[in-house]
Amino acid sequence: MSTIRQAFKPRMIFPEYRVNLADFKGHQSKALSRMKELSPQLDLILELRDARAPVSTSNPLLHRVFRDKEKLILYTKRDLSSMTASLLDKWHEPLHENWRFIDCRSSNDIHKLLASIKKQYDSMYPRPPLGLRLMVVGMPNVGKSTLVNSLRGIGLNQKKKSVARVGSNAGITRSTSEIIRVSRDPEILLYDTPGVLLPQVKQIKTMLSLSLIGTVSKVNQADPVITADYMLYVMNLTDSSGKRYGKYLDHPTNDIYELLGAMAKKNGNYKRFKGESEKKLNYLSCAMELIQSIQIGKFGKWCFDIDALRELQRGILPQIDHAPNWAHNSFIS
Ligand SMILES: Nc1nc2c(ncn2[C@@H]2O[C@H](COP(=O)(O)OP(=O)(O)OP(=O)(O)O)[C@@H](O)[C@H]2O)c(=O)[nH]1
Repeated sequence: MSTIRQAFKPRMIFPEYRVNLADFKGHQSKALSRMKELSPQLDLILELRDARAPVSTSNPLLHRVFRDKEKLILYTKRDLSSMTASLLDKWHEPLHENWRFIDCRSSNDIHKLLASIKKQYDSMYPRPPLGLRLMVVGMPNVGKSTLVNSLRGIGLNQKKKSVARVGSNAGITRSTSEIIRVSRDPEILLYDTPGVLLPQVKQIKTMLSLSLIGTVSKVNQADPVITADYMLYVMNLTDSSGKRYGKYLDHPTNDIYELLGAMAKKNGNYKRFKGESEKKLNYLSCAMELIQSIQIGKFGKWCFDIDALRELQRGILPQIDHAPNWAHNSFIS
């Protein structure tokens, strides 16, 4: 007897799980004060955002500190993102903001970026007498230190020497760097800074997008099964055929345990839990594996800000999900 599967409908509403909505630390507040202090010396701000979560990684705190400064928004990790240039244009054109996609590890992208910074220097009158001074800012783990090392490597032709520490976890850079030279002719100097998050976000989905891209520190990350469930929600809204689950399931599902269970069976991932006589499917370990695989691009390219993406497709400018005003004021005095 053949079974007829009902037409699949992806969830349009994500469950209201309990998720920690803050991950703001003392060194981030200190970094904001230092940015404000150095701001009068700066000619250009390179604001990095992750192209897989372009709205969630927009930080109004940085916008406030550098309100009057010339800014270039760099959407990093373009190699892992499904975001399109036309959608980003829809967002930034009305705001008169300059932006570009970048893979911070690509020498081609860095050459082009350096060329455009040099062009900007050439167009300045009078030219800054002590050279062009930049600051690289953004949320944790978006690629700031990688960009600084690449700019210096290419600008000074010093391929091997790194000046900024890079790592796959959030919060590697803890303090604003000393000034770093990235080009001699013209003289271009920059500061690398620690990643700064918002004191608090309002929506669970924003925090889960930030967790998926590795911006939230480990201690404050949501439960991996909840994060994986958000991934499933995004996957189904992106492509409701279920083809994006790869080899694990041959049909779409809204049940995260069905997908994680299929992964556990395929990978032989069972565990004997305390007090149990038999081994059971290890959902937690599969959730962590799914998240890691997504982060390194094994399941293709993504945009996790799915609501903002759909709004932009309908021509609505995305709203940045940030903390109430009192929080801003208390962090930037
Ligand atoms: N695929 C890809 N990976 C990148 C890119 N840029 C940086 N990375 C990786 O992202 C991770 C974080 O990079 P970092 O340069 O340490 O990020 P950061 O913004 O300085 O991080 P914090 O110190 O936490 O503020 C590292 O594993 C980098 O190799 C990119 O454009 N594409």
